[in-house]
Amino acid sequence: MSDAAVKPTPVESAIAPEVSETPKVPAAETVPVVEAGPIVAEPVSAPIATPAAGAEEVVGAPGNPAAAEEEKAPAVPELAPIAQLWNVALENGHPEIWGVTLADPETHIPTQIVLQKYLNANDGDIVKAKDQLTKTLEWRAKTKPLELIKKAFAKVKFEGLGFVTTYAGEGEASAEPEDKEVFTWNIYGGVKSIEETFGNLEEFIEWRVALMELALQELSLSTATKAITAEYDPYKMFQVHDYKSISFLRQSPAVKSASGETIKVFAQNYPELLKEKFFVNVPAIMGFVYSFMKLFVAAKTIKKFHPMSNGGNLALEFTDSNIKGLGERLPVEYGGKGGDLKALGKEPILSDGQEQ
Ligand code: HEM
Repeated sequence: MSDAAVKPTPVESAIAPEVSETPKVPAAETVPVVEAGPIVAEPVSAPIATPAAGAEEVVGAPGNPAAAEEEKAPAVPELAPIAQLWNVALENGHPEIWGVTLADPETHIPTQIVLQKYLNANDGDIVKAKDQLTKTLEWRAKTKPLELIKKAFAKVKFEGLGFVTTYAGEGEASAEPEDKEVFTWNIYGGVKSIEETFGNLEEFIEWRVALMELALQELSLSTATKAITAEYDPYKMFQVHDYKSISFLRQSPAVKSASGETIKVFAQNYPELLKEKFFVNVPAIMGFVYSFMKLFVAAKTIKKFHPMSNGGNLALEFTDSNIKGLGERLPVEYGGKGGDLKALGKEPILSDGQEQ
């Protein structure tokens, strides 16, 4: 964190994070390389078929052929966690997550990545991972996030509030995930009318989801080539919230419900996609908002948060990036020498009229 960072009061978390994380992985640090290859099933931990209660007394008992037979019956091996998650997806029937058309993770790396993220988000707890995956599949079937990328949102409500930028290593195109960084930018300081932007919660969430799906297109998990593990996952993005020019000191109910709902929807449906999150141009006087917001976010996600009072220091945060000169390539107002977000970034589709 830079010197200009606002020192917030630590607060215990209450609900799930927007994008939960793998606790053992220090984000944005060098991580060991895992070669792409077929997914190896975890060693069989326990057979599904366990002897019936009291079986011990009879198994192998002389003159009990049925018991002897039972003893010889091969145990049914428990499926590896990823295979179990794949079965959940098959049973559910919804065919895609984050632009990845799901296929057998044994041979399809993009699906392995998606499913492993659900496992990682739940610290390997397969029951919780299955539940979260099911809820995501149901949510995607209902919300159709890929359709939202094609939807036009009203300029007057959303123009200039959200961008996606991608930075790849210069020179030869590299397929290494470490040679690409994707940023989503939320310029909430640019909101002209709180009521216009946040007043219709469903519409705001749709726009926010469209922005996230644009970022996922840039991350391009569908063409990913490296399997991930609990410790290694380079397929994550940076997020920036810019609160420049915020002129309202109290959070309105519309902002509270929009941010609360976004945090909930994202925690459920976009796990393990956040590398680091920067809150820039946070006026010192707004430190209390940070403390308040953290009440809704899991402690392990808060570790990835960096509040900064001066947005111009953002570029300094990327000096050790794998991508040379990443900080310099950011827009000037964030301390770089690059063009502004309007020129370089992608926005959800906007239209002059009401949304269509
Ligand atoms: C009144 C102006 C503000 C607006 C309109 C606003 C808007 C939002 C929204 C819509 C979210 C949902 C998450 C997302 O979109 O990614 C959010 C989350 C958040 N905001 Fe703000 N916010 C405001 C002020 C602040 C300030 C001053 C801070 C202090 C740093 C802050 C800190 C946070 C935090 C910590 C989260 C949780 C982020 C997460 O879970 O990823 N907000 N805000």
